[in-house]
Amino acid sequence: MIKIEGVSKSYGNGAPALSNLNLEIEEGEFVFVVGASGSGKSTFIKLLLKELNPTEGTIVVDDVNLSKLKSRGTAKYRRKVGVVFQDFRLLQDRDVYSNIAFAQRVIGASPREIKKNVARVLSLVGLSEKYRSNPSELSGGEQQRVALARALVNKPQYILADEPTGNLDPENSWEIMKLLEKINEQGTTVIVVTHNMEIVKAMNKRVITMKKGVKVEDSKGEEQTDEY
Ligand SMILES: Nc1ncnc2c1ncn2[C@@H]1O[C@H](COP(=O)(O)OP(=O)(O)OP(=O)(O)O)[C@@H](O)[C@H]1O
Repeated sequence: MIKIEGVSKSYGNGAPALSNLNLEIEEGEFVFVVGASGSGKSTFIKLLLKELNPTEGTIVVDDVNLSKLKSRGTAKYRRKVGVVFQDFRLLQDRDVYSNIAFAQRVIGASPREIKKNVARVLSLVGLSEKYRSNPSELSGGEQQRVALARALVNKPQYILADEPTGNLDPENSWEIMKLLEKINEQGTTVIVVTHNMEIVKAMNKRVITMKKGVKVEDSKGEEQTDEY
C-alpha cells in the first residue's frame, strides 16, 4: 500500500511542483494520474521511484518511509517497482531477449531463472517470436511491449507508467493499456500517468487529476467530471 501524506516538492524556483498531496493507493488498484503539462505528474512518479525526496511530508510504501531509505534499502525498494516511460528506453545495441534478461542479471537471477522468466514475460506481451530482434527492427508499439516485459520480469508489486502511450498511435495505445489492465488483474498495482483522456474515460478506473501541483479530483471512473 502507498500512503502519501502532506507531500510537497519544490525545485527551488517559484511555485512548488507538488503541494500538500494526500492520497492512498491500495494493493491491486489501477490508478490514472492526469493533468495539464507542468501539473506535477512526472514529479509524482519520480518521488515514488525515490529519484527525488519530498521537500515536506512522507511517502510510505508497504510500511517503509522512502525518505528514510539509504542506498541498499533504496535498491531493494526499487525491485518492487517496474517502470515504463514514454520513450521506451531500450538498449539499442542489444536484442529483445538481452534487454529483458539484463534486468534479471542486475538482481542476480540464475541463467535458468532468466531463461524461464524472459520467456514468461515475452509470452505475456505477445512477442515470443521477436526475441532475437533489435529494438530498431520493431514498431513503436512492439518496443513499448518489450519495455513492459522488462518492467515485469522481476515480478514487481507495482508498475509505474509515465505517459506509456505518448509515442503510440491509437491502436497501439489501446494494446498497451489492455496489457496494463491484464497485468493489474493478475495482482500488480498499476499507476499510469497519461494525457490520453479518451482511454482514461473508456477504462473506467480511479482517476487522480492534478492541477498546478494540487490534487483537484480523485474519483472512480464514471463519477469523473472534469476534463482538467
Ligand atoms: N528538475 C526540475 N527543476 C526545476 N523545475 C522543475 C524540474 N522538473 C519539473 N519542474 C517544474 O515542476 C513543475 C511540474 O513538472 P512535472 O514535470 O512534474 O509536470 P508534468 O505534469 O509531468 O508535466 P508534463 O505533462 O509536461 O510531463 C513544472 O512547473 C516544471 O517546470
